[in-house]
Formats: sequence, structure tokens, C-alpha cells
Amino acid sequence: MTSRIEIAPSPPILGSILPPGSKSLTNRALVIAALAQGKSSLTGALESEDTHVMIDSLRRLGIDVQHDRRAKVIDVTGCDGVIPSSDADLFVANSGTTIRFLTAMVAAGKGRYRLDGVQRMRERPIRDLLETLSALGVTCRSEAENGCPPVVVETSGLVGGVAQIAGDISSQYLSGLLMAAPYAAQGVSLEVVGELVSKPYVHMTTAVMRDFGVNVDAGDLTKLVIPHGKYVGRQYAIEPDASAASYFWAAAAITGGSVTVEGLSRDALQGDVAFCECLEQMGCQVEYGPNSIKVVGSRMRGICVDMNAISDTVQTLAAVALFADGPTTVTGVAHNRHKETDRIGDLACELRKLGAVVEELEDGLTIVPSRLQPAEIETYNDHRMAMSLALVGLRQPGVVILNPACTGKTYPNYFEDLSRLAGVEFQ
Ligand SMILES: O=C(O)C1=C[C@@H](OP(=O)(O)O)[C@@H](O)[C@H](O)C1
Ligand SMILES: C=C(OP(=O)(O)O)C(=O)O
Repeated sequence: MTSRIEIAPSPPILGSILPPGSKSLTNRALVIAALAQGKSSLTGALESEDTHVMIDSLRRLGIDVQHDRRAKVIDVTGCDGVIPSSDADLFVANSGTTIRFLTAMVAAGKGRYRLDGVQRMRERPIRDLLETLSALGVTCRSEAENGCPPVVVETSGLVGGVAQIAGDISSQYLSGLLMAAPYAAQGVSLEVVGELVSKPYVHMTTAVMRDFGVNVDAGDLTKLVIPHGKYVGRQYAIEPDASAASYFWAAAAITGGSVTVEGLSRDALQGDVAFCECLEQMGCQVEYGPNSIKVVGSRMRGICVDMNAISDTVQTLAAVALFADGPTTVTGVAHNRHKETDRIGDLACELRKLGAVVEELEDGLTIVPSRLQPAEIETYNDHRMAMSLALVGLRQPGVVILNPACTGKTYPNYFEDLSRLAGVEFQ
């Protein structure tokens, strides 16, 4: 792919699309299938950098993973809780799910494991997870002693018992611990300290665990009890990615069109389908079907919304907000500063380039739509910066996205799919 792409303005988009598989579900199902007894076959799985690094790491741990890319099927032969390799170096690029889930998973093994990623990953926190693993009987440390990767885990297995886990930076720590916990020598109780962010992802974790045979008593997500047990391999269908779907729903809103996303419903395991509720509040029409969600664009008003639970869609909403009457304020997403980039500060900077007036808050931002202008958008190697701000170019001529290939983290064919749906060519 080229180093830049110019988005062409589009008439109202009318169409339907099936986005690629969910990153979050694919990476959970991979970890659980790897630990399970017997074989699993994951259908509709995502094929992207974040899932490649997960698959590559599982193979380095000695797990047999067969990937049929054409068919989007991944076959995994589970290790029945006994990680084959006792010494492995894992490279996770910038995949938060991969490093947080695998740090917890290898802690249930026996041996020495090192996990590292790209420079940005070396700035993303993991200290809280390491502290909880230590409390569960594992020796682990941040190599640079700064609470970030690289991480070294030396372990003879998880002892289990009661431990606390911080919830205010990332829910992925808790999700990782939950998935590994059935393999501790005894049951595990996790007490969440601080306000838990991104809660729907924890419900997703317990749902996938249940689907593979382990029932967590999750209560109101302040104290979670995980029995000693084992997963049983199975065939498992992955939903299309709801965060990716947000771009297509937003494209309908921005162009005043109508877009149906196939394969998702209000009952999806992914909390990000609630992005549609934001669009509804802004004035769009949303139609929920048993296996599709359609958004019909309309004149929009600005809204005030706490997006803590659906933080991956903040950038999408920001793009939509530029076309609303009146300001939009997003709050509750201080954790967005720890993602692929600082998704508050850097987002504000790019929105200003497009002509918006933006006030940065500690935990969000206020966007005042103003006269838009052409701009070259820096993407900070953040797939969501590229995918969301490209949508502005569907209305405003001259929007150029730099380093468009960064969408490969979760959606390698994004620009092809958007261009096909819009019926316009991007240069
Ligand atoms: O568990 C998951 O699959 C994810 C949890 C969220 O992260 P945080 O819990 O760090 O907010 C989300 O941003 C990420 O894309 C995927
Ligand atoms: C935050 C994200 O990913 P991760 O934390 O898994 O790297 C994302 O995909 O938006």
C-alpha cells in the first residue's frame, strides 16, 4: 500500500457489508482453545496483525495452530492446560490483547517466557497485571522496571487463591487472568480495585469461557470467582468485528445514507454495538434485525456521552461529531491515552487540523464543529485514527490519510471495503 491515501467525497452511501471477524473474540477463542482439552475449529476468525502475533506466539509455545486463511478458519489442538514449551520469546507487535492475555496464560505454564513488542508496546502499562500474577505465586517483572513490556515470566504454575487486580487502566488484565485462572492449582478469586474500565469486554471473556465449559461467578464485576477446571475444545463461530462496523455505521451518518452491517445484532457479545445508540441519540435511525443492524443517516445534533464502555469507538464518534449541529462531549475515556497512541491528545490534534475547535479534557474531549478544511492526517500508527478520520473525507474534499497500512492491525482491507461500499475510488 502507498504511504498516503486521499479519500474521495461520496454521495449518500447505500449498501450493506460484512466486516471481518472480531479481534477480541478471535484472540480470546485462540487462548482458550490453546488451553483446552481436544481440538477446536474457529470459523469467521479475523486475519490481521493482532491475530497473527497471537497465532505466532501460541505456536512458539508449542501449540498446534493451523490457519486456513482463505476459509477464515483456525484449527487449534489444545494442550489440556500443559503448555508444551518451557522457554519461549514472544513478539506481540502492538497487540494489547495478545500481551495481556499471554502474560497471564504463560504464568500457568512451567518455565521462562519473555514477551516484547514494538516501541509503543514498550510504553503501554502492564504493571498491575504483573503484581497480581506475583500475588498468585509467579515470578514476573518488567525488564526495564518501568511497568511496561518487555515482560519476563518465570513460573512453575499459578498457585491460586484470592488476589486483587486494578481495573482502571485496562480491562485486559482481568480478562487475561480470568482465562488462565481455571488452570491454577486451586480456585481463584479476583477482587477488582478501582473503577473497572471497558466492562463489556469482561462480560465477553466470561461468555467465551462459558462457551468452552468454564463458568465464572462474575457478579457485578467487583469480585469474580473462577473454579479450577478445564476448557473443552469445540467448533466456535466468531462474530464480525463491531468496532470495525462502527466505521460503516458512521459512514451512513456522515453521508446521509443507509448502511446495514450483517452478522451483528443488539445481543452481540461485543459491547461496541452500543455505538449505534450514540448515533441514535444524535438523530440517526437505527434498525436492529436478528442478524443485522442498519443505520440511516439524518440531520444530527451534538451529544454528551460517557464512552468508557465503548472506548474503541471514540474516534469514530469524533468523526461523526464534525457533521453535527452543536458540540459533542465525550467523557469517561482516560484509559484511551494508553492505547495504540494517546487517543485523546493526538485525536484532538488531528481534529483541529480538519478545522474543528477541540477542548481536551483529562478523560475525553469536546468537539465543536466548525468549517472543515482539507488536511493531511497523521495516524500515529493507530489503525483507528486512520479508519475513523478517513470518514471525514467522504464529505470534505482533500482529506489525506498518512500511513494507511496501519489499518493492518485489525483490518488490512479497510480502504478497499470502504471504497467499494461508497462506490468511489481513493487515490
Ligand atoms: O479485551 C479486549 O479485547 C479489548 C479491551 C479494550 O481495551 P481496554 O480494556 O484496555 O480498554 C479495547 O480497547 C481493546 O481494543 C480490546
Ligand atoms: C486498543 C486496541 O487494541 P489493543 O489494546 O488490543 O492493542 C484497539 O484495537 O483499539
